[in-house]
Amino acid sequence: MKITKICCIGAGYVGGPTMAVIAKKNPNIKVTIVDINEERIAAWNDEDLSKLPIYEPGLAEIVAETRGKNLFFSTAIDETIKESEMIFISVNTPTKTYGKGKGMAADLKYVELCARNIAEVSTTDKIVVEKSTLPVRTAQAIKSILHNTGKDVKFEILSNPEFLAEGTAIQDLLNPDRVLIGGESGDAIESLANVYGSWVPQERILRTNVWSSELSKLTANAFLAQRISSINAISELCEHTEANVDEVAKAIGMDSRIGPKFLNASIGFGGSCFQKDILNLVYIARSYNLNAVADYWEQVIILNDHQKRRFSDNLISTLYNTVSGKKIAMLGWAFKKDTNDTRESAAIYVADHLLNEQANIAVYDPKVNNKKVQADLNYLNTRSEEENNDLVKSYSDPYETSKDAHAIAIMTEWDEFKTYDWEKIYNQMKKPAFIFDGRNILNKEEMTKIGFEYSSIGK
Ligand SMILES: NC(=O)C1=CN([C@@H]2O[C@H](COP(=O)(O)OP(=O)(O)OC[C@H]3O[C@@H](n4cnc5c(N)ncnc54)[C@H](O)[C@@H]3O)[C@@H](O)[C@H]2O)C=CC1
Ligand SMILES: O=C(O)[C@H]1O[C@H](OP(=O)(O)OP(=O)(O)OC[C@H]2O[C@@H](n3ccc(=O)[nH]c3=O)[C@H](O)[C@@H]2O)[C@H](O)[C@@H](O)[C@@H]1O
Repeated sequence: MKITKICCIGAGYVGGPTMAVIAKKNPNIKVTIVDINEERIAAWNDEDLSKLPIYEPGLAEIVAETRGKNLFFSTAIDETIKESEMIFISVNTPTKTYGKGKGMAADLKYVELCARNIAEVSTTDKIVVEKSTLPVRTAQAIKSILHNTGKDVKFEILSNPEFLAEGTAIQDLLNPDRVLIGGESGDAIESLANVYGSWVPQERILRTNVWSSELSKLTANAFLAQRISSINAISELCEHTEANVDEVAKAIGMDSRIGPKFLNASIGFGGSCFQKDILNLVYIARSYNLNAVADYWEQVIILNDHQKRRFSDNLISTLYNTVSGKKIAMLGWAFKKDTNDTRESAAIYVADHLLNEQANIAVYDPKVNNKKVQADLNYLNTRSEEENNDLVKSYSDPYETSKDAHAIAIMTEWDEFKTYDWEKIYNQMKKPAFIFDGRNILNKEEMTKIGFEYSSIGK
């Protein structure tokens, strides 16, 4: 099928950047991203590019280049589905918070709603592309909805999981390690391969069956998260043995079979997907009674929770076993640098632990505002909104944030943190002045020379 119009349902962290790049590289295809969230669509259409709902380096430039030419953001979902030959489903698939599989399985209600919407309004044949991360065999459910419309409309279903990482999304999309397309119909697969083929070399476009494609996405995230939990497990051992986790990571990473990437010990991984996708994998394995498999992957999450908890425990015990009434400055709230996304950020959980101990928290993040910080804490339902509001304050200046603080906790590896005048920060803190570097970004010798009591992960 020749593709002239693409519809993407879901204008989020994946839909937005992915479609912007598809539009840039395919000027002859009209790409429309639709969403039920009117506020989000309005932000995507804002004249002022700094108001785009997603911060991602390089994204605003591409939106500026394509928006209004062949890239459109709209709430007209039905009309856009109707006119398009290819429809991407890129809606959220969070962990279920109710019913069977609560806390483990992926909640597929948004995906199912999309499938029903497509089934209802389509009057011509469509290729439906699963872009959201979905449990293996979800395409079966989508197929069943789309193939039982009683209409004379043909639907082909493809799985095309996305591997971009936030903060580097545009680079990842422009130069992907691979594009994965799972499907049954050769024609449909080639239609999608052609869209990517305008910039991705053919040898990097991998064709598989639908089930391998769905499962590869969960597996890739599980392997990546497993590496972080593995190095974080070693970081704790380092702290007891005078080994240095950075040296260990370098030494093992030089083994070409292991490789150097994704071996940064940290406060624990965050983000909207690693935990959700592993829990989903564990749930699927258990549903097939594969308990050894499920236990194996579950340990990645258990270790990650342990890593976050031990960071806050260490901070509390170092501050003489109490943080009650003490100002703790948190630098960074996003789950990683170069994004405004805070979903599952380790900072939220560390703050929550410290608030249970009655700490006063001051937050500075270059891209996250107070409204978001409060919403993240309120979502946990640990204490009242008033208490969160009283105990947690956000600042727009790192020096204000750390003034009179007993300790600084570095939660996100923003580059700008390395460039601060740390002597100035030290001079205005309570003494002894502690730094807990949850990202290992500062230089221990320099910090100690200034006078800080500096501790990091795995050293
Ligand atoms: N965030 C990331 O870096 C990555 C996410 N993924 C996967 O991509 C999917 C989307 O993730 P994000 O973009 O982060 O989510 P998101 O939450 O940022 O965006 C999803 C959007 O879908 C919209 N939506 C939900 N139901 C809808 C419906 N019925 N009709 C129209 N719009 C609807 C929501 O309003 C929201 O704006 C998830 O399955 C996720 O696991 C995959 C790779 C990377
Ligand atoms: O499915 C998804 O959502 C995406 O999940 C991750 O991407 P993302 O979560 O955006 O960012 P990562 O760079 O993977 O970082 C995840 C978390 O791990 C942490 N991390 C990462 C690397 C590392 O060495 N150490 C470490 O603690 C980061 O700080 C962050 O909190 C994957 O890297 C993407 O390939 C995938 O598409």
